[in-house]
Amino acid sequence: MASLKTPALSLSPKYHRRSSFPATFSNNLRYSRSQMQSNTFLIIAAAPGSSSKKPNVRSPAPGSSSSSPGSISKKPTVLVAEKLGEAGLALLRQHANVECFYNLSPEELRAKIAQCDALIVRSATKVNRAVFESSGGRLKVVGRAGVGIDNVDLAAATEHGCLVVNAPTANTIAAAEHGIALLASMARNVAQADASVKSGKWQRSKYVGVSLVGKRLAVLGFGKVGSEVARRAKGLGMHVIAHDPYAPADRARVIGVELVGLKEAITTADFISLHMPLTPATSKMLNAEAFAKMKKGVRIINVARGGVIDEDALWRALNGGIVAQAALDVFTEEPPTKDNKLVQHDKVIVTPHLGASTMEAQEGVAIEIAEAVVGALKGELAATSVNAPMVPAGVLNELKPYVQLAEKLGRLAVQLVAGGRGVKTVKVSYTSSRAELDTRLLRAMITKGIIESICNIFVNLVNADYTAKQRGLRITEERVSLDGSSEYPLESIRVQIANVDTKFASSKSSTDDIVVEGRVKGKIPRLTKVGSFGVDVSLEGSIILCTQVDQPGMIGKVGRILGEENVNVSFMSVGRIAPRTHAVMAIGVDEQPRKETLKRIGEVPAIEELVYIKL
Ligand SMILES: NC(=O)c1ccc[n+]([C@@H]2O[C@H](COP(=O)([O-])OP(=O)(O)OC[C@H]3O[C@@H](n4cnc5c(N)ncnc54)[C@H](O)[C@@H]3O)[C@@H](O)[C@H]2O)c1
Ligand SMILES: O=C(O)[C@H](O)COP(=O)(O)O
Repeated sequence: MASLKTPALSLSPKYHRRSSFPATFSNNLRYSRSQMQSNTFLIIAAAPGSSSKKPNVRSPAPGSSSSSPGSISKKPTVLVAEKLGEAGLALLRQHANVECFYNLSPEELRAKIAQCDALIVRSATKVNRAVFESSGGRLKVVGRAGVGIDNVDLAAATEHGCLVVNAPTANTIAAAEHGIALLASMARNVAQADASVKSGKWQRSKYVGVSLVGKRLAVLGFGKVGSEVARRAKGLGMHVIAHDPYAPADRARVIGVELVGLKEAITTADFISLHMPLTPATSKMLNAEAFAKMKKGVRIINVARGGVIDEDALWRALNGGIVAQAALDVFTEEPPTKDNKLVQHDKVIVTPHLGASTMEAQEGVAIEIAEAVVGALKGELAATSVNAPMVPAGVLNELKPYVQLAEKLGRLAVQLVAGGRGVKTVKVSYTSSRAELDTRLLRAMITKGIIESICNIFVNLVNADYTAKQRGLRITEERVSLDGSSEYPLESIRVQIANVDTKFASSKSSTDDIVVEGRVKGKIPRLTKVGSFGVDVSLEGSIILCTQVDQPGMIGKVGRILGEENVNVSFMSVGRIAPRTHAVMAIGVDEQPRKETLKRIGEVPAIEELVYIKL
């Protein structure tokens, strides 16, 4: 049995406080332990196979490989709900049971999802709230094999702690090339002329087109696809302008494109090509009012999303002569109905959402999404996450032991609270010599430690902030700046819970807050302070905290009782303000002591209070 006495810690003069650090943390964290990678902070929430719901599904699509009936597999199950390139499927199969079920009805998807750890979709599958609710908490990651995530209910995913990742880069060129293909085909009536010739006609004067060279193209949405379209259009001799409120000016400058306001873009363009995502802000961005401002004879290309155009307004603008032609790859409702008046319009050419559909793009997207999903299932933070913060791998690695410390401190602090007023305000102080410190992971882990200890909610990187907010838990952070430099990102983390009663009076500081503080030593998280008492115990397993009147023989007395009760002690530490006054003894135990054992310790005359904490 180790015996170690440490003096109470005090803030040295070299510490000085900096308020409200960092400014905002609107994102979430997602962590837990998994079978795939134990004893580290991970993305996986529940054990694969933890759902008991029965699936009601169609036969597997070709290429599907499911685990044999009745087999017990520790591999996660990935449901691929839309066609995915073979290279991606092969990668997934190395790590998971892959089930390919294409064209599931919404009911079938909801029935199937409860048995899946991950779901991969393209744009046709609506991953709505009902899907997350039906997953029973098992679904850890939704992979969107493409860019647009408007078919995934991100709020519902976040609330359910489900990570959403996409494949944002692999289909950029394909989409841009399709945009250019539509632009050129529309200008030269390729589709209409083709149909005409195939019907036996030869109408050379009917299909006279317009030239592209020298024409003004407005690219709306100057992101990945928009800038590639701009680059290509410039190669065709077009004068390209772009509107994008969030695009960096230097990106435009490099390509030789002028960034302009929306009004200038739509009032001066001969061609308008759409490349913004569908969001509440861009929904029906091209509406009657916008068409009314356009140059007569303008031509529209849409390879973004149908919903960014008010389709009725476009139809009227085509008939009213404002819009000369439109080329549409995407529709508000997909597939559009047979009698869709835009599809049937002779000034409109259409394709069935083919922007990303090249062999090269589909292989690329499949690999990109498979890597993201496998990484997420392994507990890595995905670089393409759309509802969780992106934390660089280097930062993540460095913070790993502090992440454990943060969770343990949250877990410990909340167990010192006596029922009654409820935990509402938590203050976290990080002592560090680093000017920049990303504490999102740490804050989420403290939230996790607090919330998971008091209710049956799974908290992770994705839903930590949301869950805290829902429960009215306010976490403020401050940085205690340490002079000098250190190879370690953090010196210590302190968690303070205000306005609560406690079951362990010594855990309260002079400000009446419950205070616990810890640091990492040799990669092991340690508790270094309780209330005003300095201790030094490893934050592992379980801890008994006692307040005692400091006097000789206390460690021996308590140690003997635990020994007699067959409870193995891993460490002991005593912190005191001054000799022979009050002291706090922290005892690490391997087994949970019986109630009677704790009662016997409590009856030792010098022991004043005692609490058992499971970490
Ligand atoms: N038809 C297809 O098969 C296909 C293929 C790929 C992408 N897409 C669609 O194209 C969209 C763009 O893809 P990306 O890879 O270029 O995405 P991206 O995120 O790189 O670019 C989108 C751009 O739109 C801008 N934007 C946002 N709101 C805007 C607004 N109100 N006005 C103007 N610009 C605005 C953003 O700032 C961003 O620069 C996707 O969201 C997807 O819906 C379709
Ligand atoms: O957003 C995208 O990536 C494109 O619209 C492609 O969608 P798809 O995967 O359904 O072809």
